Amino acid sequence: MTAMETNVHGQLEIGGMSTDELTAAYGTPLMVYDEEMIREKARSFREAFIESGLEFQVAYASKAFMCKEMVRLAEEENLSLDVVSGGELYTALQAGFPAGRIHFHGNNKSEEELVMALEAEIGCFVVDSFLELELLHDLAKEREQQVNILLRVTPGVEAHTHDYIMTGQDDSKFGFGISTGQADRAMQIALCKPYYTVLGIHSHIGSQIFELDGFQQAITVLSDFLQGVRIECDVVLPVLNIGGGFGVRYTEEDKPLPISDYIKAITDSVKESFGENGYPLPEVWIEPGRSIVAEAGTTLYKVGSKKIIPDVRTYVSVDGGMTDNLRPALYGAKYHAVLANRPNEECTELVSIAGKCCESGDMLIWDLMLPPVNFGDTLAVFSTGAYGYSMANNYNRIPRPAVVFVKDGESRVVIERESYADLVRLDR
Ligand SMILES: Cc1ncc(COP(=O)(O)O)c(C=O)c1O
Ligand SMILES: N[C@@H](CCCC[NH3+])C(=O)O
Repeated sequence: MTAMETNVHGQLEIGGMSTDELTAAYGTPLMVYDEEMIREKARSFREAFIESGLEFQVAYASKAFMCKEMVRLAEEENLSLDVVSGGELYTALQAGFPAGRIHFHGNNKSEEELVMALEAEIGCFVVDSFLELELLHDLAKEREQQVNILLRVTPGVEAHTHDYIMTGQDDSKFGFGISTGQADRAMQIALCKPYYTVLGIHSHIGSQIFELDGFQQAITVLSDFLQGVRIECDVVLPVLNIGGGFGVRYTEEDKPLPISDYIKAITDSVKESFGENGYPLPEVWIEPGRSIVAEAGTTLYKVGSKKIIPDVRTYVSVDGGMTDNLRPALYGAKYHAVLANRPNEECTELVSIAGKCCESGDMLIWDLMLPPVNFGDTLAVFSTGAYGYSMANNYNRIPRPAVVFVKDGESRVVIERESYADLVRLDR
């Protein structure tokens, strides 16, 4: 499923608005979100947990896409929020998100960021290193402030995904390794610190995962780890956070499971593993990012130049590229696209979609079948809602696109298009 459908006039539309109307109103490149689809995804996670009967929190991983309006939506949908930097925390607070539902991640949080989060009285710090374990406690003690923490551990599970987005293996910059004994040592230290309330542990095995076995294996390892802590330290910890990583559909090759299947597998594994250990069932927290916003997002571009190299390739250039979607250049990520203004025409031309940066690697899609493409056509690239705008950049001083939410035929700007004046704002 994509966020886009063809209406009775044969036009493509998102959230009840035709893409022609959207580009006429806001220009291109334009990031368009189907707001209702984001809300449905959020609800699916919560409903699946309710079904399981376990206590839970679903924290939206704001790194996937964040702006104040997205934070407000997360709040309305009863999500918690995972932030990984002072900037994400600031945005959440500016949007009025309840601090008690904010979880702060990061492998190198600065003292300034920790103080900011302490002042805001956020719900939980996910402590990632021995340095942070000491630093955060020193700061909490100075302020005589009790803080909730989770320890981020690496369970030694390798998720089947791109190397750069795999995080649960032993050789990772994140967290305390279980097999190396670091997690055990960190736990011993944390439990002795009076200003810490240790809620439990966190693990995130990677992103864009389609198989269930990685989650299941991780849960077994985490459950055994907590059981070990119980035996050694005589303490039962109430929270198990197993991160995000649920896969989405970018192209036909991707076959993600329904959200309910992921959550059922996770909650069943928790019941089984903890049950076997006779451990009280923990509250389960998750942190989906991509699976909440990716498929709801579509990027609309204007087609510009076309270069035909006979018997080699046809390059079709659009008015954006790696500045608004770095994923193809960074990970070789694949996307699907159609011509939004002529969606029903037969696809007879094999083309490759290039961005406008001064960089040969600035390609959005290799080898895509489209109807004969002309200057001025609109290209719609699907499933760009996660890690697109959030990794956007100003290479070649290209301004970032506008972002709109569309729902029930109405659209509203949630992030203004960046202007040239914005680009020089910080220059001296
Ligand atoms: C700690 C942590 N939690 C949650 C996420 C969100 O992952 P995803 O967007 O794949 O759901 C990430 C990113 O991979 C992460 O590093
Ligand atoms: N940015 C990555 C995912 C990293 C997730 C954060 N740990 C992507 O686009 O797929």
